[in-house]
Amino acid sequence: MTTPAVKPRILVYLLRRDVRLSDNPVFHSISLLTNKSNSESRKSSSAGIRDREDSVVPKNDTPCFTHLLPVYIFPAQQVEVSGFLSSPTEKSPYPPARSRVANLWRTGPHRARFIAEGAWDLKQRLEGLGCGSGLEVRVGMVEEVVEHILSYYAEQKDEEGNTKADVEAVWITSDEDPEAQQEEAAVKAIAHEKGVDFRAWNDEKYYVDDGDLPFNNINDLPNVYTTFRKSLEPLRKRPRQTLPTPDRLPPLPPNIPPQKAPFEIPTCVLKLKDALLSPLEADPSCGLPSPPRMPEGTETGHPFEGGESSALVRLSDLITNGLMTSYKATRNGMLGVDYSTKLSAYLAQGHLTARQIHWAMVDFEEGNGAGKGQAGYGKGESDGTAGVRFELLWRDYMRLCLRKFGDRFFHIDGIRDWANDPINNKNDIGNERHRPSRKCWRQIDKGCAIGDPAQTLDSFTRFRSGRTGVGLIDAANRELFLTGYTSNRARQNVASFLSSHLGIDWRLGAEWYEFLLIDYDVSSNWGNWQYVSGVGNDPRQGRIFNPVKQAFDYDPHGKYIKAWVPELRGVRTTKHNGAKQGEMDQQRLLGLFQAWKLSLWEKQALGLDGLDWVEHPLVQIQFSVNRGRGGESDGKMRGGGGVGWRGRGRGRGRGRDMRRLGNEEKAERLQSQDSGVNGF
Ligand SMILES: Cc1cc2nc3c(=O)[nH]c(=O)nc-3n(C[C@H](O)[C@H](O)[C@H](O)COP(=O)(O)OP(=O)(O)OC[C@H]3O[C@@H](n4cnc5c(N)ncnc54)[C@H](O)[C@@H]3O)c2cc1C
Repeated sequence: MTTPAVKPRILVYLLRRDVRLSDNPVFHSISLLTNKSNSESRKSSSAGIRDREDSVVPKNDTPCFTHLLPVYIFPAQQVEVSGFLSSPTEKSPYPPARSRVANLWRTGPHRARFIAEGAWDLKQRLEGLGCGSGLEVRVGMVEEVVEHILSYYAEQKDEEGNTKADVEAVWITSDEDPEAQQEEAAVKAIAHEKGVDFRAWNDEKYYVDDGDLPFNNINDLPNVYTTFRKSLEPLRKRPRQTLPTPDRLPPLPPNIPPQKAPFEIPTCVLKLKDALLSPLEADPSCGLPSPPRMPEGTETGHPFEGGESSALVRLSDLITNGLMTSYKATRNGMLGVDYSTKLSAYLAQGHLTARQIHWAMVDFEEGNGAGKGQAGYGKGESDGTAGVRFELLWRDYMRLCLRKFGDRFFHIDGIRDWANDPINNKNDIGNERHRPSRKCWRQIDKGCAIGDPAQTLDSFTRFRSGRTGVGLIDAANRELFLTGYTSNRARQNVASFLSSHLGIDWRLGAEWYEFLLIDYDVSSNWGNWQYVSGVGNDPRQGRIFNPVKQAFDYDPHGKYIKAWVPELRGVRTTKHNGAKQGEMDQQRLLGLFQAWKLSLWEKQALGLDGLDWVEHPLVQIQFSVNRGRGGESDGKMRGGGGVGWRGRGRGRGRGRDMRRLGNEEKAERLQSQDSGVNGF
């Protein structure tokens, strides 16, 4: 048999964090090329009013491929792939996908499930185009998978010794993550070695496209977010248009290389999830002697499935129900589904883009389309929509910081240049008077500088189990463990608690989050951990969140803590006699926020006496609430942080002299004055 007259010419597109059909520069360009070959300059019929008209493909570019092979790879160093082994007797050639410092799984069950759903959704969307398109799922090291694909096609020959199909090019979307960049370099080298064209596309996942920044050199990125933001205001004017969603793509090649042994790829999404989850389920406690259990009656705040289809539904629900308008007022919530957008996981996996969110909000603000009748509809930018844009720019900023600082994002000393920064960047970080001293951390490995590693491991284990004895921290860590999500407010408190109160190496916390978060994003996670732990680019270093005061401010009825720490549900928090019967009793709340404060009688009545985390909390935070005529009582916070604290119960003490405020409160006050929306 000879090679057919038209030999397949294949384009391999490796999807990573761009797992969507809409607003995807690569799919868009491929569809333009395909359509050009069929009818000159035919526009995508699904182009929306907001879609950009320009092609990202040069005009003289002619289609040089007949088939498209989109491939999603679960990378073996990040995702445990032993569940894909074709038989129980096979062994994975890869080491377990565990983290460097804490030896935790790098991708836990919540995100693994979400990613699988996302890949499957894209597969179905591509198949749904009805033009023979689809998606192949693979596991392994990305460069090995690519090598296998290219070799397969090079080795498939007809009787005359000609290849049956040629791979013309390998395309990928570039990423800021150093690990992803290494992957990209390795794939490029293999492609070149095999004589195949390689192209890394620009990442168009930013809110403000990185081609539109007011500087060319990444070293000119300001070290302070506010400076960066101001250079881009008004933020509403900045994003580029979205790209049309293709309605036609080249078909899959007639022959597709199988998954390389010893693995095999499941044929349905349920089995795909099984393969990802089975190695993790073999270790359900994740090294915790008593892992948290789902409390009865409590529901996840993140009930969403992964994938572009679900992302678009969530975005549409947010718009239709007017939730973007109320965002600023609700974003510091901790309980429920709708206090914040819950779009982070979709953004992290590239199931949705920041500019899709922006343009959906613009339509709402201009009174076009969905959301009619909701507050803010047709009334221009509101505090809420501005607040969402502000946060989306934080995400851009964290990514750009990763580009600027590279591997220092993962270094124990962080991105601060401890010796020189305050002097070199006088305007940004501070001045010589504030030259910081390098932080020392408790660690879990032998030979660490301070503390007993065994004791540190014990504290870290209790922290992860939600048994520190500090209600807000325990609720947040249990929620994270059980659902893969916890609010921004909770994350700040947790990160501050681990790094400042416990003085534990912040990277352990970042890896814990990497393992569990559904929305894990390398730049947002490591950048925020650094920021809160005092080794990042927080201009007001030394801020420490007091989790008792934060509970008074953000969980004033104790509902969040009771939802996730069911042992404390019986703690009475209201006054039970007198004229104010039924009102919240702040003294009682103190016992909910730190159970060691409960009376012996109450502990016994609730079965809490003798519990280690109740009797021996990792930290005792002295915090007094206002009694009687509004007098203040001083308190001291003991434990890792060791800063003086002047607590006054609820509220932010408006009108008080700044000199009398605690560190954290000053920082919060300054931040909210500075930023309009309290990003931190
Ligand atoms: C210690 C710590 C770790 C974090 N790890 C991650 C992470 O791995 N992935 C992640 O996406 N976010 C992370 N964040 C930021 C933030 O907590 C989440 O983005 C947010 O809680 C997600 O919920 P949402 O989508 O409802 O956010 P919303 O409040 O609705 O915000 C809208 C979007 O803005 C972006 N955003 C909001 N706050 C931040 C921020 N502080 N930094 C960067 N982007 C932000 C997110 O993309 C978010 O989806 C972390 C924060 C802290 C303090």
